[in-house]
Amino acid sequence: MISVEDALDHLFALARPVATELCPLTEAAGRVLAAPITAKLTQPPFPASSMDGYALNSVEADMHAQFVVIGEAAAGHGFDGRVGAGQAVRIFTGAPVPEGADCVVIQEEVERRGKLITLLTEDTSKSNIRPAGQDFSLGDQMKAPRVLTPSDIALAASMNHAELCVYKRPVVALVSTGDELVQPGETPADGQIIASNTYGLKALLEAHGAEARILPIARDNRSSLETVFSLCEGADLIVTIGGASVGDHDIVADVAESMGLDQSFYKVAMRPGKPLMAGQMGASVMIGLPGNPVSAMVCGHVFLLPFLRAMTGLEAAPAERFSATLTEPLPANGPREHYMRARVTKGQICAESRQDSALLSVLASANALLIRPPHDSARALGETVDYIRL
Ligand SMILES: Nc1nc2c(c(=O)[nH]1)N[C@H]1C(S)=C(S)[C@@H](COP(=O)(O)OP(=O)(O)OC[C@H]3O[C@@H](n4cnc5c(N)ncnc54)[C@H](O)[C@@H]3O)O[C@H]1N2
Ligand code: MOO
Repeated sequence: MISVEDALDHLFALARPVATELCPLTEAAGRVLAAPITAKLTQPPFPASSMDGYALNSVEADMHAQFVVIGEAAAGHGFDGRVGAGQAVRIFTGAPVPEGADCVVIQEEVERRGKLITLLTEDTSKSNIRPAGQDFSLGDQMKAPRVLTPSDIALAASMNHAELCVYKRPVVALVSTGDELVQPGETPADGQIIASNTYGLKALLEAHGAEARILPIARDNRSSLETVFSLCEGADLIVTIGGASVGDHDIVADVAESMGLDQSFYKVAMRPGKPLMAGQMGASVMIGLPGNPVSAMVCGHVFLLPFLRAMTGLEAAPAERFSATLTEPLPANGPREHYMRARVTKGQICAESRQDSALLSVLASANALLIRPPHDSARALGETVDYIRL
């Protein structure tokens, strides 16, 4: 058995970035930017007023000074002239500041009669002018790779890009294995249960940028599994679920190897998730998850999401860890790294009382996986522990 850290390193060694494609800005949120983008213009392109008011020269801005209004500058329609001594231009937010003016006095601090304004302030310490290039300049870059946030999309639009070069969504084939499984919505016969793992994993992977396909359930015999594996052709990642342990019907590793799997590891010192395996299988990477529903989902968070990130050029790093203080003591941990279903609220964390790896109801009520290192000693109330978010 290898450690979680070593297993992740093996996985990252298998990760090859997927191809890139051009994506319209309207579809790009959440995608991974593959190449830096360069501003095609300067923003703002001209000194612009940040307020509605009057543009004038600040050296003349004495209390009760008077100015003649000689024209108007609105957003999209500048004033075509120069502001001279004793003159002001009516100006609106976003408008180019005319030549000769170096401040905008807001209209609330001005009294206007016809073409004449009188200042009710002499404070021009705030110019109310946004200098050209205050936001960014022609040639400035947005770095890649990055997961494009709504703010990034707004910035890319402002830099005048209508489409962006992003990594393709990695295609993941999800294969349930087992004679006992039927799809949700079907009527299970005696001894059968519903295949839940593929659905939870599809939701998890697609929320993080993959395109996940649920394949037909492979039955516990070679030919069925071979058939379903052959349907995975073209996937960047094949994820099998179940049939990974030591029982007579756990044939996934055997069949995968006979179909070309070059196994890079099998069995990880973690709980749940021990019988995890992975390797290269033709042009795809294959990751075999344990069948217990919570084990499969925990492995999804601990291994599949970091692997997905690495496949889209992002940093090859474990799931982000946070820390919180215990509201209840914990017994000593055994030799496997334990990912305990837990609830965290306002920096305080409590492990669920039931930790069986078949309990999806417990997983669904948890919002964190509390991480116990191998052989961690007993922990008292108030001690700090690490967790990852669910
Ligand atoms: N003698 C030993 N027995 C077991 C060991 C061991 O070390 N020695 N390991 C245990 C551990 S830990 C795990 S985890 C499980 C994993 O076994 P498999 O990966 O072979 O999974 P299955 O036996 O196929 O299924 C386990 C369990 O999960 C249910 N299942 C399977 N697929 C799905 C699915 N898609 N959706 C919902 N539920 C699923 C299946 O019906 C079983 O109940 O092995 C232990 N045994
Ligand atoms: O390691 Mo298993 O995944 O405990 O249920």
